[in-house]
Amino acid sequence: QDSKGSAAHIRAVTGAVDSAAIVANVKTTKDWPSYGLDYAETRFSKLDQINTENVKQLGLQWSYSLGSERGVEATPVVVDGIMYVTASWSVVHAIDTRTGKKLWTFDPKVDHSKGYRGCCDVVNRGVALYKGKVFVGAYDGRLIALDAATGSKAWEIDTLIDHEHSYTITGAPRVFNGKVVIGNGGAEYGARGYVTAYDAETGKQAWRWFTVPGDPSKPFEDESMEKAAKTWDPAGKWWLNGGGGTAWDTITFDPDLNLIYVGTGNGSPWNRHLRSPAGGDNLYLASIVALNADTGKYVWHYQETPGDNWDYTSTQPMILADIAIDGKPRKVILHAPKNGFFFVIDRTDGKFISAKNFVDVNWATGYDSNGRPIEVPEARSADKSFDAIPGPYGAHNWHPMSFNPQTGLVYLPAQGVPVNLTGEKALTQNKMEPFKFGSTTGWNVGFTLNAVPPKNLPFGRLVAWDPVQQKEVWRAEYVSPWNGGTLTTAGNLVFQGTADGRFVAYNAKTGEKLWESPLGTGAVAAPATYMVDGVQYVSIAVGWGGVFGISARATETEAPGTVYTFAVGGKAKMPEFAKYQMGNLLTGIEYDPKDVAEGTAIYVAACATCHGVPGVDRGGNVKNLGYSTTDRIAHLKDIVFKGPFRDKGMPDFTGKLTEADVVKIQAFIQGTADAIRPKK
Ligand SMILES: O=C(O)c1cc(C(=O)O)c2c(n1)C(=O)C(=O)c1cc(C(=O)O)[nH]c1-2
Ligand SMILES: [Ca+2]
Repeated sequence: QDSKGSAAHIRAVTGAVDSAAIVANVKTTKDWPSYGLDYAETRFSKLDQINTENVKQLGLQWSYSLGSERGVEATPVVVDGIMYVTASWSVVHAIDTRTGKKLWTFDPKVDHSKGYRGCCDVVNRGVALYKGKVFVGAYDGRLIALDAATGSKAWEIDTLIDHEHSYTITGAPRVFNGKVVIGNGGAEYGARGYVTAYDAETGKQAWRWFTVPGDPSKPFEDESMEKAAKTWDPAGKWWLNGGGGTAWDTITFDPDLNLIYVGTGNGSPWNRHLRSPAGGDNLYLASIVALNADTGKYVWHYQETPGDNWDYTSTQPMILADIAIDGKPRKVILHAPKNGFFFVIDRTDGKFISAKNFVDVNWATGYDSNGRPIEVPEARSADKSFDAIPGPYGAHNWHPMSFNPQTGLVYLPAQGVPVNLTGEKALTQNKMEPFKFGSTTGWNVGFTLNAVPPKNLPFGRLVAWDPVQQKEVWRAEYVSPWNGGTLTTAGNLVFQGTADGRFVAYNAKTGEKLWESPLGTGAVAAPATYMVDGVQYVSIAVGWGGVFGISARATETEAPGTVYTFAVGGKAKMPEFAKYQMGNLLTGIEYDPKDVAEGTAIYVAACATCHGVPGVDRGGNVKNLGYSTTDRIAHLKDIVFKGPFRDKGMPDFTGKLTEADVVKIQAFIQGTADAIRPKK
């Protein structure tokens, strides 16, 4: 027998991973061979060696530094102790879990100065594994196949239809029956969503399906686009701005029905008055769409947020489950998209079964029996500002939920992040405009954010949800939004990393907290569990970030991206965590108070997406400028133009801002710091 961890061993165990093996693994769930464990993405492990009795004895087995400084969102994929996980900037790490040591790494060398081309941090949610190859979607839109044993490149293709629009890939590819499927992000920038399937062996394109119609003066790609175009108003010239609907995260597969399910994203721009002035559902935004897995042909859709107006993506991870509804067994999709409602949909035909809000919401009062939301008219006001609840961060974002058939409960990271939306009067295409949020780096959403301070309060909680009764069974409250994805097991456990830097295990039935370990920094990714040589392990990749974590944090310490692996009786020592150096509130920058107002407008257009509000936010994995040093802010133009932080993802603002603009930004930063400083 080949020694474990050798190239021959890796070739043998990863070479055996195909669709049949991924399906067969469900019987034991000994391995974790794909993003959500199985094609149904239940994240329910049948392993019960770690259980409510011994979970208190969990200890660190090993930790592995990913060396990254930005968000880590990947769920590790593991077969016979060989782990593949990604860090920020789409860097892949292969780790031998028997030793906790590196096997190889692969850096796709994404141009860091283009980090601004994605809305929400330079993250990656992980790899797919198939017949000896590892697949990763690089942030710049390439799909790359690697030799699982060596990390050397087998093939690479550019998945982007054009490079003018800001497309990125953050999601994990999925592999079904020899095809790798991947979507992309970009609906904050003016992009048209699509998913593409490639031959896993060669990289040759098999099919592509667009999520929204293109320019109606050109032929429709297929019948589904022709049908969809009738639900858009051409007066909005939506195709110039892409239309949106980007499929940047969830894709699942039902091998028996031979359907793949794609969750589609928000409208581009968000504001429907600008995108489609006469209204309309704007298919297939914010929908679950079923496609034939062989051909990519549209089969059915269910739209969760008709005529999306609030960045209510339906890209949140879905789970396929077989449950009894009214006493009858049903094949369903469980889904908790950004819009705050928990959906149960029949996955054979897309028929609506039920929807119930899992947090407080103010944009709709519920869903009628046809599956249409009963909207609150103020939520779409063209004239008045609206505190959307949920806001654009969503009541649930990409953080995976899990479903435990033994308890019948879904474990859902729910949250509220207050954002106020004020509609813009006219749409300008990709142009820097004062006060237009992120416009200097290409954001184009048709709303001004937080021009009026929101009145609702932030929260984060783990919700155990009964999808049959459509009700909450228990919850755990956290100090912050943006907590990690969940894992549930036959040991009657739920595991979750938290924004405040802990790894927690709960009793899955009751919600009783049974164990926790510090993680050094906030955790956003979901854990995985697997068996190696007869022993069960739990691993979690940790690295604070994602869209909320760019500018905010909830820990006093920080740590580089790290994979932690725990086992009963594990005795390894935790790494030392560095204290987060926030700095003091800025002083000493001379400025003309008359510049503050204009500086605010420019800051909102150029800096706010990453740096947050000076002095108010505490800084996430990007520093808050209100707590920067006097020296640095005094020399701001040397940072803004061809500056030293381009390799960390900061854009070069040459040609986008002027030196006079920078003086006004300095005035705003110092002025804000002065305004919030406690009076002596
Ligand atoms: O519209 C899009 O294309 C798009 C893409 C992404 C992404 O690719 O990460 C996010 C979002 N939208 C988004 O709305 C969002 O809240 C979000 C959070 C995150 C993250 O990784 O933390 N990505 C994204
Ligand atoms: Ca979005």
